[in-house]
Order: sequence, then C-alpha cells, then structure tokens
Amino acid sequence: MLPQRSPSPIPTHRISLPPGHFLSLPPSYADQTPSYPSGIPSTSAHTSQGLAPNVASLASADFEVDVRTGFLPAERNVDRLPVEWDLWEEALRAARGEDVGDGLRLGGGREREALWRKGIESMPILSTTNLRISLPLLRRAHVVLAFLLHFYVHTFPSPTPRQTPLPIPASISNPLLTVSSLLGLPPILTYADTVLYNFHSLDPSLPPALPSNPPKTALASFTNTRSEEQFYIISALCEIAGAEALRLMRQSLDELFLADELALRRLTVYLRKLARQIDRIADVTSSMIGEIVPEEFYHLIRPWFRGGDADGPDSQGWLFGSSDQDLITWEAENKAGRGKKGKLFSGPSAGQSSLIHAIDIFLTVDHRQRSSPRGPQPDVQHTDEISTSSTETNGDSPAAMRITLDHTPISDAKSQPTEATFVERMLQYMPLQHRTFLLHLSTNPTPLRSVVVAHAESHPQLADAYDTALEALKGFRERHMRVVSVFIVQQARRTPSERVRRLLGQMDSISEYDPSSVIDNKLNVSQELVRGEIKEDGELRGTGGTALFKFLKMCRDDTTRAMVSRSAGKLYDLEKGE
Ligand code: HEM
Repeated sequence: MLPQRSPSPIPTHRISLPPGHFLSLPPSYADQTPSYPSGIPSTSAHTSQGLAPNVASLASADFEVDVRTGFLPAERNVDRLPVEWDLWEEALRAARGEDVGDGLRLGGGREREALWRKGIESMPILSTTNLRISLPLLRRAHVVLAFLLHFYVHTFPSPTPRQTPLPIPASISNPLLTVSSLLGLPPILTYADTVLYNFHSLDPSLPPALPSNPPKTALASFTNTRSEEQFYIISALCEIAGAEALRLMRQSLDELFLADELALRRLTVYLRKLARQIDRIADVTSSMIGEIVPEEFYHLIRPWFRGGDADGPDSQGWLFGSSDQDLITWEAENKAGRGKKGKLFSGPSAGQSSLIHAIDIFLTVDHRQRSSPRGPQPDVQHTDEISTSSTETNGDSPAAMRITLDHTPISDAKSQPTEATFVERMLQYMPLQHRTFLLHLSTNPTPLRSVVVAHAESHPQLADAYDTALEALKGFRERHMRVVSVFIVQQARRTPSERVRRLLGQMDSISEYDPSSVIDNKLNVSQELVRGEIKEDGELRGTGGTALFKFLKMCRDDTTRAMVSRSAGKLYDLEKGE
C-alpha cells in the first residue's frame, strides 16, 4: 500500500489574488454570443468588453498552450483566406512570385515593385468583421497583412534619409491594426506569423507531433527559398520538441506541491527527462547550420524582417493609417511607447518564442540579477508599461501585472540592453494568451529552487538533476551562439556570392562588392556588425557586435549562476546572493 501523502511544509509561494484581478475573473473566452458563434476570439481592448480569460489553471486551454503541441496551434493553420479577402491573398502571391528570384526585390528599383506598391495604395479597405468568427482566420489575416506590410516597406529604393515616417497605406494598416488588437499582437511581422501560424504538418489534418507528424511546409515566404522555409520549419520543430518539456514542467509542478519523499524521487526523474528534452531542442536548433544557407539567410531573408525601429533613434518610422490616429489609439490602449509613432516595433526573432522563456522561469534562471552590482548596469533608457489585459485600465491594478518595458532596439549601439529588458520587450510580440501564460508563471513562481536547495544535502540526486537541466539549457545557449555566429557574425564580413548578388539585383549596378552599399540597401541590421572586427574564434568585436555577443553570453552565464551545486563546487544559494 502506498504511504499516505500530504503537502510539503516548503512554501509554495502561492499568491492570493485580490478581487477584481484579471486572473480571478470567471472564464469568458469560450462564451458564445450571436456575434461570436465560435466564442469570443480575443481578450483585447475592443473585443473582450471588460472580460478576460480564466487563466487560473496551468492546464487551461485559455493560455492556448496545448498539451500535445505546446505553443503551436493544434488546429490546422489556414493557408488561404476565403474569397472575401482574395485581394490580400492575391497581393501576397504577386509579391512573392512562384519561385526563387521571381518575387519583389529588396530595395526595389524596378518598375515592378513600384507598380505593386501602387496597387496596394489603391486597394480598397476590406472589412474584418467576418474574420472574427474564427481564430485561425484571424491568424492567417495577421500573417498575410504583416507580410504585405514588410513587402511594402522594404521594396522602396535605398532611402535618402527621410525626415518623415513612411506612410503605410490604409488598405493594409487599417485591417492590420484591427486584427492585431483582436489577437493581442503588435501590427508588425512577428515570430507567431513566421512560425506558429505559418506551417502545415506532414498530415495537416492532424495536430503536429514528433516524430510522426512534424511541421513540414511553410505557408508564406518572402523569397521562396528552401533556406527561408527551413528557418521557419526548424523553429516550429523546436516548438514541438518543447511541448514535451512543457508537459514535464507541469508534472513537476504537481510533485512540487506535495514535495514528499515519493514526489522528490519523481521530480528527480522529470528533471533528468527535461534535460534530455532541452538537449533535443538544442539539437534541432543546431540543425539549422546544415539546412539553411547562411549567406541566403543573412543577405536575402533577414533584411525583410527589419522593423520600424531597425535603425534605432534614426529610424524613419512607419506611419499607420491615413492619419496616425489609429496607431496612437493602438499605442494608448497598449500603454506602450506613447509618442513613438511607428518606431515602436522590431521585426521577428526566435527570441519572441515563449518556449525558452518558460523554461527559464520554471528553472528560476534570473536574468535581472545583472542589474545588481554583479552585472553591468543598463544605460538610461526610456521605459513604459505594458499590460496584459484591457481590464486593468485604472491605476489600481496589481503591480505584479505591470511589466516595465524597454523600447530601445537591440540594434541601437548606444544602449546595452540587459536580457531582462530583452525578454520583457519580447513579451509584447507574443500572442496575448502566451504572454499571459508567461506572466502567470512568473507571478506565481514555482517553489522548485527552494525545494531543491532545502533538500540538497539529503537528496543530492535531486540537486544534480536540477543542475543537469540547467546544464542542458546552458548547452542550448552555447549552441545557439554558434548558430548566431554562423548566420550573422561570419556573414557580416563575407562578400555574398555572385548568385546572391544577382538575386539582390546588385550585379546590375555594382561591379565590386561594397559593404556600405549593402547597408544603404537595407541589407544589414546593424552597421556596427559590418564595421566590427572579428576575432579568430569568429566572435564579433566592435560596438554593435560586442553588445550582441555580450548579451548572449550574459544569458548563458545567468543560466550557470542558477545552479545549486556545480559552478562553485559547493552549494550556494542564489536567494542569499552567496
Ligand atoms: C538562424 C537561426 C537563428 C539566428 C540567426 C538567431 C539570432 C538571434 C539573435 C541575433 C538574438 C539576439 C536578440 C535579437 O536580436 O533578436 C537571438 C536571441 C535569442 N534566440 Fe535566436 N537565433 C536563431 C535561432 C533561434 C532558435 C531556433 C531559437 C529557439 C528555439 C532561438 C532562441 C533565442 C532566444 C531564447 C533568444 C534570447 C536570448 C537567450 O535567451 O539566450 N533562436 N537569436
């Protein structure tokens, strides 16, 4: 007979929520109304009418975290909107063409790009009303409109410095602002658009799964290259590998609640399994090196991702709508970046994936420690707040639910953002429910580390398993740094091949490769990267480059610092700062 089990005396750090806190509100997400026969698809400002999802349970579908597929949607992604929105789909098809080199060109310069943009400018503003019946339709609309936005912005010829922001035609910006609000996403291309909502599995009628039904095909693309498709699909494979990690984390939480002898043994097993699963995510990430042609990624693909803030304070910025009223409204409702007008958002990055951040929170990797004397201080930066729900529009909302945001882009060489500010910035690029999930995890911290530390002497295997999981996460970060080195650092100094220059249209006008022309043609994220010097080990020096690698190394070192027994060869306790 099993011994009777009772909850552990170890504090579980559960926070009792004040009445009216949106985490305490009754569920509304699945409510069906005459206007929303499939349920209200969003919790954001315009649509939730003051109601918010029930996010009180970790197992909840309200987080849009599926037990089988993690942060990937379990239902099939829509690959084409119904006929009512044919104009958008056809504009996208015309922009990308049928094959490699057949689509619009970065930096434009041909009549074809100018004509396409004229078409967008004269396109009618289509209604979004009938999209609201279905979440997959809304997601596809965001994908299509965000790709159109980036095609529009990045097919202008090399900019002579423009003082005024680039106006985005109302045919794109109006529906994009509405759909973004409904999904809780910003009006720009995000990781959700390129990865989460942009794939079909081997058998799209079934939920993605490893190894039986992996994500296989990307739905939208700028270049039609295999490299671009693999960049999206391998990221989706990381997500599906992460689903098992999330499941193990949830099982661990159950055991942590009890924290008796049996629970500690099970926890040890789960942590070891979690380590293996993180290794798998790292393996998948490293596979990018064999599957994606680095110069294609750097020169052909990545420049399309540039956001309205890509040149830091000197960015031209994008002006949404026929006036900027819409964007101002959007900003005001999101309480973020007041007055930044179109310079607010960065382009997509896998750093916007919720997965690694969730693992960080679960394992209590604390990236804020660096702002203590132990780590570098960030420069003075603008800060604002972002909220997770429009229900907290007054000043009475709990402080825990406000996050301080740093809007300074990472490519701004004048600032050295800490990882904490980076993660916080990334939150606003995640779908509302995923953002809410992470906030729920971080405002209800797991007692994992306290339990491990409290039992480290009596249960050394548990401490070892915990450190093994952190070691795996550190390994992921080291391998990710190698990926960044191959795809960004090394490419920044290399002359692209003739084939790539031809695809860029550079063979027409430039006889010899000139990095500054690349910058002018918006082909580079950071001028400093090109101008930087590269050490023998491939690491980039120079202002921007140093910031990039310093940042990634700090993230890795934070992971090591969380270990309870390994790093110093003795047990030390993060909480005590020893
Ligand atoms: C070609 C592939 C990739 C490149 C070139 C790349 C590049 C970068 C860069 C430059 C950063 C610094 C922040 C930024 O500017 O966005 C970053 C951060 C990050 N990336 Fe990637 N990345 C790649 C793939 C991935 C994949 C597949 C994952 C995860 C599944 C990932 C997860 C992260 C995370 C979590 C961060 C935040 C830093 C940290 O927590 O260590 N990246 N990446």
